[in-house]
Amino acid sequence: MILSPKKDLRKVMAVKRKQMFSLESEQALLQRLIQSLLVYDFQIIAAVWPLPEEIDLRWLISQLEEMGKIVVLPETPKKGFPLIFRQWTKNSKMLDGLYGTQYPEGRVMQPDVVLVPFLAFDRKGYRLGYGGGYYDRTLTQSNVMTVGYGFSFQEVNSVPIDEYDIPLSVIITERETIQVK
Ligand SMILES: Nc1nc2c(c(=O)[nH]1)N(C=O)[C@@H](CNc1ccc(C(=O)N[C@@H](CCC(=O)O)C(=O)O)cc1)CN2
Ligand SMILES: Nc1ncnc2c1ncn2[C@@H]1O[C@H](COP(=O)(O)OP(=O)(O)OP(=O)(O)O)[C@@H](O)[C@H]1O
Repeated sequence: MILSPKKDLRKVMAVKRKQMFSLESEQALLQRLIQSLLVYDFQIIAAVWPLPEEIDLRWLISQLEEMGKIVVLPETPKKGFPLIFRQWTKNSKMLDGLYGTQYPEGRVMQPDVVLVPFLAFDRKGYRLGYGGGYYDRTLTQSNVMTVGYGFSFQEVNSVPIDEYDIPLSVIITERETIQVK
């Protein structure tokens, strides 16, 4: 039975991520990510605290903070509202949010760049998330640069899209940096 193109692909890609996840690729990806972020010289960087089975950015988050960057992480509001980015420091208390997410107790800030997780991506810069619409709703509010990050095996020919989907600026995998625009 066909649920919907996005829901079907979500299921397939969640299984694929579980099967193909590798710590070596994760480490390679984190290295590429941190290098790119430092080259561009962003000051306020939005990352994410991992959910189970996701790429774990916590090493990168600590590194960036130690280097003097401001790291912010999303608080997930009720469906229909944009993400709220709050500053994280190594002493931050993490609070439980919706859908198993965690967010720091810090002050609210607007990032210069947003690291965006996905289940799948394509070369036009489109991504498939968990279906909350949170990133699209958040990113329509500003023209902030977006860096999608994930494994090369998460690439698909064409992500099913709707009119509200916003392409990422750049996608970084463990193998390459794809400049979308
Ligand atoms: N680590 C992390 N944090 C993140 C995201 C993310 O992808 N990863 N998000 C990225 O946007 C936002 C949270 N997005 C979410 C959106 C929907 C569901 C959700 O509806 N989960 C349901 C059903 C999933 C489904 O539709 O199949 C569930 O867990 O049962 C969870 C998180 C913000 N924080
Ligand atoms: N800019 C927007 N304004 C209003 N509703 C939106 C907007 N963007 C997305 N939505 C709504 O959010 C819902 C989920 O969108 P979609 O399936 O594309 O989520 P996603 O990008 O996979 O999730 P996420 O960004 O949370 O990882 C849709 O029902 C859609 O109507």
